[in-house]
Amino acid sequence: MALVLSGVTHRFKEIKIFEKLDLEVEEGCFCCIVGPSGCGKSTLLRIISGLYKPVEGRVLLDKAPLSLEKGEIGFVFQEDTLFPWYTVEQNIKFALRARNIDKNLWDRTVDYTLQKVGLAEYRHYYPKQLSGGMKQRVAIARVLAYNPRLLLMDEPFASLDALNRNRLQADLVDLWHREKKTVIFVTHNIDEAVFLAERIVVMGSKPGRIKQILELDLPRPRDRTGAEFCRLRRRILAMIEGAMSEGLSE
Ligand SMILES: Nc1ncnc2c1ncn2[C@@H]1O[C@H](COP(=O)(O)OP(=O)(O)OP(=O)(O)O)[C@@H](O)[C@H]1O
Repeated sequence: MALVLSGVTHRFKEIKIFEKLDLEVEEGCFCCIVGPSGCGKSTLLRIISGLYKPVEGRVLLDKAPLSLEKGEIGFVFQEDTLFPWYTVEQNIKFALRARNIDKNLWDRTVDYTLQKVGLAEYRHYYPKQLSGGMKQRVAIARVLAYNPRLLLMDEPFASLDALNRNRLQADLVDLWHREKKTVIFVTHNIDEAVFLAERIVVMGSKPGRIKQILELDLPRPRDRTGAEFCRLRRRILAMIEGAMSEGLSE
């Protein structure tokens, strides 16, 4: 078992977000988290990453506490987090320096990771010279550069147009197949979750409740127009709508 959350309770002041939440994700799993707005998806990622410390409970990776500093976790956010005054290469090297990676490996690592995300020719570009999709590719390259075991992604493609988003989703699946990393991916987009995930965690509208966990057995590459794909999408949508109306009636 790669990632284990046990009995996680979290509050913002007096507002309880999670109460004794348990979740287990196996090594190498692509796990998407979906649910109504405000149910706690981003908070959950921040707890896993260690950015938020839960009031109670534990987050363990292979039975040991997780560490941001050790470079075990790569976090890709929705918004552009590249330093605008650095080139693509310098952005990646900044991350390598922050994690104390041997300087002799930097150039090779930049080459290798930019190739992985299809941006080898853009090494000396500044973020303002790149499209939104390219910037998110650099953000992914930047975390892959230090080889984290766990990749946390908080709606990384939400601001992209549909075509770009679909392309990045397909590329991310290829990358995940090659890299065999554990991925926890938060999204509002059910189509995206069904396209990407091996497992989908559907959260309820009352913060902190897992409504259902679905294991997906769809062949890849996934056909968004296929009957099983559409059935799953409808099923998850119905669950989230149900969770929202439960939330309204509480
Ligand atoms: N720093 C904070 N301080 C106080 N309350 C917060 C903070 N961050 C989040 N919350 C509250 O915690 C709850 C969960 O927020 P969170 O952002 O995790 O939800 P989400 O499911 O990711 O939402 P969305 O899908 O809209 O992005 C919300 O009620 C939110 O108002």
